Amino acid sequence: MRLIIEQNYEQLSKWAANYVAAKIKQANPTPEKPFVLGLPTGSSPLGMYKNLIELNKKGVISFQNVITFNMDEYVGLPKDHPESYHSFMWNNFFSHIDIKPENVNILNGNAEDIEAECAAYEAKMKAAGGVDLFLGGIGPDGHIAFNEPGSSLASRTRMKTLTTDTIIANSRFFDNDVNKVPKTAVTVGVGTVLDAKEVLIMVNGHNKARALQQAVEGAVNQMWTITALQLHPKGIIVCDDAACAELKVGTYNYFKDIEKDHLCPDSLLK
Ligand SMILES: N[C@@H]1[C@@H](O)[C@H](O)[C@@H](COP(=O)(O)O)O[C@@H]1O
Repeated sequence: MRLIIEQNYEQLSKWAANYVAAKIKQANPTPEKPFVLGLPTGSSPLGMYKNLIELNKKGVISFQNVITFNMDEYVGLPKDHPESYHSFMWNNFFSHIDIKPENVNILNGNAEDIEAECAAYEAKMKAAGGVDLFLGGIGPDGHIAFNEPGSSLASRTRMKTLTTDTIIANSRFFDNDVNKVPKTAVTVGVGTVLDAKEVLIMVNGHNKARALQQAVEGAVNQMWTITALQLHPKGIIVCDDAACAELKVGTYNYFKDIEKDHLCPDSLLK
């Protein structure tokens, strides 16, 4: 696994956006062979989305031949609720880029048959040729998408009950009222994410330091679902200095050292 340590959130966001843009450019996607991108919500990817919008506006990259699959969605929240992940994605990203609306895929948390919705989502990903690059963030407890502690590391898209920790963390988007936060969500599984050809996870801030420590130095286990990234041949974490507070000095120095000669992804964009 690669661990890219950037000084701050701004630089982390730039690195991630440039990496995504470089990958799309390299793939040179066409309508017959589109690039398939897995996408997260949350505050972690916001800076990256802003940078990608800028790159799109400048004409550096296009999303015309990009198909997206979002990681998760609340169950029972109306699609047009300001805190639904549908709203989040359109407000913060899709409305500002040249993506075709028919190429956007987000789980329907209001489907009558949730099980069928999840199975169809997995089938659609497969039919699209699989996900080329899955992007993600993590919760302070190390969850990826909504794969809460204890989720099977082989899990597929399904409904999950949120933990009290996640409900409290996400209540900041619901007037700080835990009662307004949906208790369940539909989410891709850990296995679904691991099936992607590449996975890139963004981790910033001191409150993610324990989760990052587990992800990098901990053993693979179902209580910190991000640790499953260790099983992926092409897993990358890009983090900021604040998130490294719990890493051993030796681990920090090692990754700093081995990454210093790597090409920055922005050089691939020129
Ligand atoms: N389902 C989402 C995750 O995909 C996200 O990674 C996490 C962290 O969010 P933030 O980036 O706001 O810290 O929040 C939610 O639980």
